[in-house]
Amino acid sequence: MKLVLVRHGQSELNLRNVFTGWLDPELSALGVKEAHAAGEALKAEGILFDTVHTSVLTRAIQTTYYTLNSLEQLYLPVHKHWRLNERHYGALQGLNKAETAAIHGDEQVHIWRRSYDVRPPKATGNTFDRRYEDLDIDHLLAGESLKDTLIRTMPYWEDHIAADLKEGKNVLIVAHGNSLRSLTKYLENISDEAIPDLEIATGEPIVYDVNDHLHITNKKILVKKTFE
Ligand SMILES: O=C(O)[C@@H](CO)OP(=O)(O)O
Repeated sequence: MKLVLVRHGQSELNLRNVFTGWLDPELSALGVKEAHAAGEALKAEGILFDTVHTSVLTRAIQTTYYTLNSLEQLYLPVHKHWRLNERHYGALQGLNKAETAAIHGDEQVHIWRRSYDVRPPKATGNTFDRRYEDLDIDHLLAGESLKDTLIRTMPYWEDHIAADLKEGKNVLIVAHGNSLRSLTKYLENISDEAIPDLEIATGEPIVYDVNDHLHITNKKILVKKTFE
């Protein structure tokens, strides 16, 4: 089976270098191009998907449909779930990354962005909407480490994505930098020490071949062309 991970195209907040997390920007003009290009690259690979999973955030949903459009598989079922959302960035959400580094230092910002189990500072105020009304908001307001993100992503992996693969389906997942870093940590058995070095580019499909035991037998990154 094929398992493909795509990080959404550049968002308006990526463009402005802002901590995003569960904030809900749209794709930038470049992000739209990246999403279409991801679909074209997957089409060139000749992959026929059976099902698609994405988050409930606009940038991932827009990427899903632009990618499927260029892939000419817009007819596929698309399943959306908050468990595939970006890592919740707590009080950092909405802050500019460079300005935050100027205040707290590059090292602290790197720890917040890339460490495995350090949480961002706790957010105050409730910015959640009806998408999240069944969730434990107090927990989420604290903000998530990558480890927290992995823990909340895993039930969706087990119940839906792994279940699809076990049925022999080819699966496309369109999600976010850190929700995909957490999933990749699990899939590739990356250590806590090595995970800070893993970066996932926007709009660049990662194509895995997966066997019946759900072990990865091959990995190929469809390197994106430059638009700017
Ligand atoms: O802002 C965010 O939510 C993420 C992804 O864009 O950023 P970072 O690379 O800092 O984890």
